[in-house]
Order: sequence, then structure tokens, then C-alpha cells
Amino acid sequence: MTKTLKTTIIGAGAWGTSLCFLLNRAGFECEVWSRRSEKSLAEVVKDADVIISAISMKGVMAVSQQLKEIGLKDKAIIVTATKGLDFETTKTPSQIWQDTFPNHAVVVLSGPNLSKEIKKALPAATVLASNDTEAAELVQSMFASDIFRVYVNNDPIGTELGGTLKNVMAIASGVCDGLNLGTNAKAALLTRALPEMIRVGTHLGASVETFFGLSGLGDLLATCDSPLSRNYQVGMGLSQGKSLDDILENLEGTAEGVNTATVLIKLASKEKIPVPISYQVYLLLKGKVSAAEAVENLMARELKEEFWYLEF
Ligand SMILES: NC(=O)c1ccc[n+]([C@@H]2O[C@H](COP(=O)([O-])OP(=O)(O)OC[C@H]3O[C@@H](n4cnc5c(N)ncnc54)[C@H](O)[C@@H]3O)[C@@H](O)[C@H]2O)c1
Ligand SMILES: O=P(O)(O)OC[C@H](O)CO
Repeated sequence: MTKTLKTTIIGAGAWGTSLCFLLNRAGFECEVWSRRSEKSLAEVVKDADVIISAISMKGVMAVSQQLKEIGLKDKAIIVTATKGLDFETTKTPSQIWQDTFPNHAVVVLSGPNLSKEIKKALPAATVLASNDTEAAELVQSMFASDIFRVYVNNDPIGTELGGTLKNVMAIASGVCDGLNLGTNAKAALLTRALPEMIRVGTHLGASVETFFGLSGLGDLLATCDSPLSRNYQVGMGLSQGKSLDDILENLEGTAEGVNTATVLIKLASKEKIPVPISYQVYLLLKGKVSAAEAVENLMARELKEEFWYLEF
């Protein structure tokens, strides 16, 4: 039955084309739309049963408003695969989609999914999260294949925050490796990164457990240890003294952690959430500290007890 569902992917970047590859692998057809497509957005979404947004964060608000004007098919499911926070509102993509389409099921897709590995058909796993379990399970059945193991959960905010907040940590991790700080430092960074992500996530209504799953710890491990990650590449470049502009100009695709760091610091300052690692990443991105100074600042912080995510 699901094989007859019409599926449209919005965004023909690295992730949109990888998601199409995965659907095809599972035996599903889909249409990928970009601003360069011959067809209009209205043409590709008007009969779509499943609409997958794989655009970068900067386009989410505009595209969701465009789709609101166009109108979606009754009961169309919206799947959001973007990892970021909106600059103006600090909202997550799923919050934007759900606010725009209150009567439609919104499903978050997030996990340790580096697109270059996906396109080589290497095995991977992901999470589909929604308050609408039926919708999540339907999309699960569409993506599951011999190379893609798909789990579901009912914590969309936690699932997308795992994938979003780790991008900032991946920048820190690129710095750590670029400065050759060693394995001990890397282990300390990643171990302290997780409670920082949990602190933000739980403040925004996410469940702690979600951060120990694929979209939290899983994506943290993948992105913070892979030169394939664009966010990691940003950190690596900064540690080598390159300018952010220069790094971004030579980057293949989007490093969402750059924008996320700014939005996160705005949000964390307003809500008084301690985010020491992300704050040093933010200062580094803004050119206010050097990579070495960021490390010094983290090491010089007030001494405290280790645990747990409520401590900082
Ligand atoms: N590449 C990956 O490995 C990967 C994996 C998982 C999630 N993601 C997430 O998916 C999102 C996209 O990543 P990517 O790697 O494909 O980036 P990309 O830069 O390769 O592609 C982004 C796409 O978004 C489109 N876009 C941006 N603004 C738009 C607008 N206003 N209207 C229409 N289209 C617009 C661009 O044209 C481009 O095709 C990011 O949030 C990223 O974090 C990426
Ligand atoms: O290349 P990055 O850093 O955007 O990471 C891509 C995905 O988020 C990995 O899961």
C-alpha cells in the first residue's frame, strides 16, 4: 500500500539526494525538488502524501510559508530532516512545521547519518520521531532497508535537538583534533558535551533518554570523529588559523553548527542555561578568542563535582 504513496523531497543538497537514494533502495519512488527544478513547488507538493524537508535551516521558515500558501493534501505527512535552530525565533524545524501546519503529522528524521557514507551504501541507523506514532511508523516502513535501520520514538524535540546541538560540539571536536590535544582531551570533551546538550534539551522539553540514543550520543560520536563532517571541518580549519569566511567558502555544503552556535547562545543567555563548551565555540566563531584561548578558558573554569546534567 505504502508503495503507492507520492513522496516529494524538498532540497537537492547532500542530504536531500541521500534521502532519495535511501527511499529508492527501499523500493520507493520519490521526486526531489530544488529551486533550480523545472517544476514549481506547487506542482511537486500538491498531490504528495509525504513531504520531506531536507533544506538547510536558513530556508525552513520561508519554504514552510510558501507551502502554507500553496496548501497541502489532506493528511499529508511532513518529515523534517534539517538540523538547526531558526535565527529569528530560536525554534526548531519541527516546531516551525507544526506551527505552520497544526493539522498535519510532523515527523523528525535524525541520526548519525553522514551523507557520503550513506551514498556509498554503508550500513547506518536513524530515528524517526513524532507525536503521531502511526505517521512515524509509516515513514519508518518507507525508509527501512538492508542498509538503513530505522527506529521510532515519540520525542521529536529531543530527537532534533540531539542532531542540532552536536553540530556545535563537532566544531569543538575539530578544534580539539586540529590542535592535537590528544585522546584524553577528546574523551573529556565528548563526555562533557553530552550533559551540556541534555541541559539545553530538557530545558526545552526533551526527554533525557533521547540524548543517549542515535540522534544524541550516536550523532555526537559520528560527527565529532569524522573528517566527513562539515562542522568538524570548520573546527579543524579554525584551529589552523583560517578565517571562518575562508573555511565556509571552501566547504562542500552547509555547516549548521555555525548558525546554531549563535542562536544557542542567544537562547541560553535568555534562559540562563549553562553551555560552557558551546560558548567557547561561539566566541571562537565570532573571532573573540583564538582556538588555544578557548581551550585555556575551558580548563580554567571553576572546579566542581562531576555529575550530572543539572550541574555545570
Ligand atoms: N549532509 C549530511 O550528511 C546531513 C545528514 C543529516 C542531516 N543533514 C542536515 O540536512 C540539512 C541540509 O544539509 P545538506 O548537507 O543537504 O546541505 P546542502 O548545503 O548540501 O543543501 C541544502 C539545500 O537546501 C536548499 N535551500 C536552502 N534554502 C532554501 C530555500 N529558501 N528554498 C529552497 N531550498 C533551499 C539549498 O538550495 C540546498 O539544496 C542541514 O540542516 C543538515 O544539517 C545533513
Ligand atoms: O556534515 P555535518 O557536520 O553537517 O554532519 C552531517 C550529519 O548531521 C551527520 O549525522
